[in-house]
Amino acid sequence: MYPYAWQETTADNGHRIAFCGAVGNCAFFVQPTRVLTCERIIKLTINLTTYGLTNYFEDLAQATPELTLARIISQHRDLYQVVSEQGQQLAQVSGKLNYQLTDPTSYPAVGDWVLMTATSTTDQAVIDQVLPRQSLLARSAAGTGRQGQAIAANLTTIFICMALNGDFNVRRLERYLTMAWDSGATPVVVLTKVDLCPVLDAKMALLADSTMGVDVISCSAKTGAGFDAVNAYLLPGKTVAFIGSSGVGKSTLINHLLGTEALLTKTIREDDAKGRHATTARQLIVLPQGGLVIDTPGMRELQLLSGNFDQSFADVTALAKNCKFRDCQHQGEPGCAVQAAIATGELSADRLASYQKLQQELAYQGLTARERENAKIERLFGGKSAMKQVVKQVRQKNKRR
Ligand SMILES: Nc1nc2c(ncn2[C@@H]2O[C@H](COP(=O)(O)OP(=O)(O)OP(=O)(O)O)[C@@H](O)[C@H]2O)c(=O)[nH]1
Ligand SMILES: [Zn+2]
Repeated sequence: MYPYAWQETTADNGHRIAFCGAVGNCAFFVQPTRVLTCERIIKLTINLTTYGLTNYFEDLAQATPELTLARIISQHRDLYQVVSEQGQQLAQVSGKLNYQLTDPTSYPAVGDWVLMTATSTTDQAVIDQVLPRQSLLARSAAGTGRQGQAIAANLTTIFICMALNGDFNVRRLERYLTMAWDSGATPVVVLTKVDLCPVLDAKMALLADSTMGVDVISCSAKTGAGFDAVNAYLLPGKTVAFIGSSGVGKSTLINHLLGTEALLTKTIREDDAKGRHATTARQLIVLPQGGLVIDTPGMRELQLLSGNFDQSFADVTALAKNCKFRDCQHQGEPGCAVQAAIATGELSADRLASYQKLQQELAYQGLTARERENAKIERLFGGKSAMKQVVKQVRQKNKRR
């Protein structure tokens, strides 16, 4: 049971009643400070707005009243923990849905609203439908043979965290922004550890082009600066996520939002001791102020699966519209407006290189390992026979030595 899920009200007999959203169907008669006895167990209804339910999903669910609306709050492989009005329970995708879902990113993810066949909360439920998502953060699942993997669904805001010390890297930020814009959620850049940065203005200037149109917050866990600005996004019913490299301070921020340092870290330690069971790992966290945070293990380091360059590289894509050739690669073709902008200093060469690198990375996505290897050979040598030629020449050169 998690303290954040406790709700209290006054019973007819004047006793305080406390109930726990995480359990859902237990009620204890308590005095203001301590539990006296569990006099009876009653069926409670969970208010799903606490879990971010909006009219959009409510309306979608009403079209199929025979199924139960639920939100995925954690996932362990094919097993999901869901919350419905009846409480929490485990669920699995139905055989029919499993057959229908051909794209791996269509499988339910934490944050998804699903429709399931109603069962007692002590039984495992069956997920029949994943409701259309308002946003989806997906990553490439390299080496798994899968094209991608859904990480978190229905996020309103994605906080891209980058520390202002050694972690600071504009090119990496551009990668995260490209991915975040593509998800359908709105990215917000959070620059952490501002207490360790004596040159904030200079660092902000380096980010200016890449963060055009994006809110940027600088914060410090040491001084508390900037935390209120992050908090302002956590309105009731909004679901957010924090992404960024390891050690930038994501957990520190989430702990702060939870309002208690111990809560998150303690839970993680408890889970570790038990071997991290799916039922205990909290991945969708209800904050006291009403917002929700999704923090899944897969969220921490993300590989690009798809990108939206029109927003993350709006300057480059706007310039490219004026290139003479529609398929201009901006690599020295005549009439290239992008190269012209670099020549005048309007665009930095580093930013174009970052754009091209991300585009190349994406072009590889969806290819098999062999296709990817061939694409690389094509790019580096202009084809297999040309590569063989180069290899032959190198061998001969080495022999002569
Ligand atoms: N100086 C300073 N240190 C910070 C700040 N925020 C976090 N830290 C420290 O940075 C370290 C890493 O912070 P975490 O919150 O665990 O980082 P994380 O991003 O959650 O890391 P992962 O869990 O590995 O993804 C801890 O020792 C924090 O105390 C900050 O604003 N200033
Ligand atoms: Zn061009």
